[in-house]
Amino acid sequence: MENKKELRTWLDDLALNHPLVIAGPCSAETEEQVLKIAHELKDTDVSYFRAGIWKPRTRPGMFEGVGALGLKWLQRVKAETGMKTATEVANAAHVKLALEHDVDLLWIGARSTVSPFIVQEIADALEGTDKIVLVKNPVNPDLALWLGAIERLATANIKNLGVIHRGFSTYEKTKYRNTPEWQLAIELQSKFPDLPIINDPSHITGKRDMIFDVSQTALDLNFDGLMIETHYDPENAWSDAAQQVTPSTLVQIMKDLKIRKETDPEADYNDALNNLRAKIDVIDNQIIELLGKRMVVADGIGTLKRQKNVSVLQSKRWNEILGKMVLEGQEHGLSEEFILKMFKAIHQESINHQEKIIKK
Ligand SMILES: O=C(O)C(=O)C[C@]1(C(=O)O)C=C[C@@H](O)C=C1
Repeated sequence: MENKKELRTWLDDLALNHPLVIAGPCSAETEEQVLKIAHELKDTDVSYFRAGIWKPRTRPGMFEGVGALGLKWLQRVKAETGMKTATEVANAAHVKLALEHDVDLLWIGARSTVSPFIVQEIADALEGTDKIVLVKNPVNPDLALWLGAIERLATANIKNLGVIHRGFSTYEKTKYRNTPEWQLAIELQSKFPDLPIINDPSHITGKRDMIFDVSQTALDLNFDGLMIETHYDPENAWSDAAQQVTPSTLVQIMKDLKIRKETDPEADYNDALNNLRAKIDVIDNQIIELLGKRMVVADGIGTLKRQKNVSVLQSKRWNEILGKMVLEGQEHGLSEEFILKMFKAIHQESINHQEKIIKK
């Protein structure tokens, strides 16, 4: 698949003067709950009312959604509020029911995107639809799998496509429910700059008090919209209670978010920017030059080790370097996370260099 301007048509046609907002409860619980939330969201920035009808749960025995019954409630939402509707589909039967009930936007969840079989089944069931279809990132940070799902849908002649960035599962506990790995979303945007990309801060954070911050980062990174789980009584929601916000909090979040433009035509701004970018170019070249020099030294160590038959990996020395560099980094305003990532990459490159020499 190639990037093309037309990928944005469905979004441009909405002619919004703010980011696209998809909001509503994690799960449709009762007809009253769905309609109460929908009416509270009616005159806000929300264009699409979302509600989970079928809920993929990690463990059995949890609330798994009300099923097809909830689709009737979504129809009432559309009739009574004028908002369009959105839900997750995870198989061909869901697609059939969602289309029969005229759901306007369907998304494929992270646990489905990981399975090309499921994605293909959904693509076949949706073939030729003019509904909007969004693909959440797979639970594992695999850009090819994410794009592969989009390609399957495009091949099934589905034109109104987009992606939802909901973060990635990790073994280690972090402050996020699903770590954002912004780099992946940035890479996706550089490959497909016209493919609409929506951020899902609810699933990234898992906590309502972090939603604003992640939403702002997303807008700073040119995301086109936000999907935010919203419930009038979040604490008592039947699923994902910790990450839902009330409709009034959502309105406040949208008010407080700063919307950035892609660029500014003013000459002074562009002169100053170009000046600073020239400095960055010089420094980037210096970094590469220094890294090259470091690898020449590593090659020397490799030759020495080869002569004495000593192993490449020297964990004690390596841990000393890491510890020192984290401290050094702090003094220069560099985060521990960045220093560890960068030096681990440098270490690996040094090992690769030495491996080439020692294996000769
Ligand atoms: O000090 C060494 O023995 C090296 O090989 C250098 C180096 C490094 O690049 O800093 C590389 C591999 C070792 O695990 C430790 C450190």
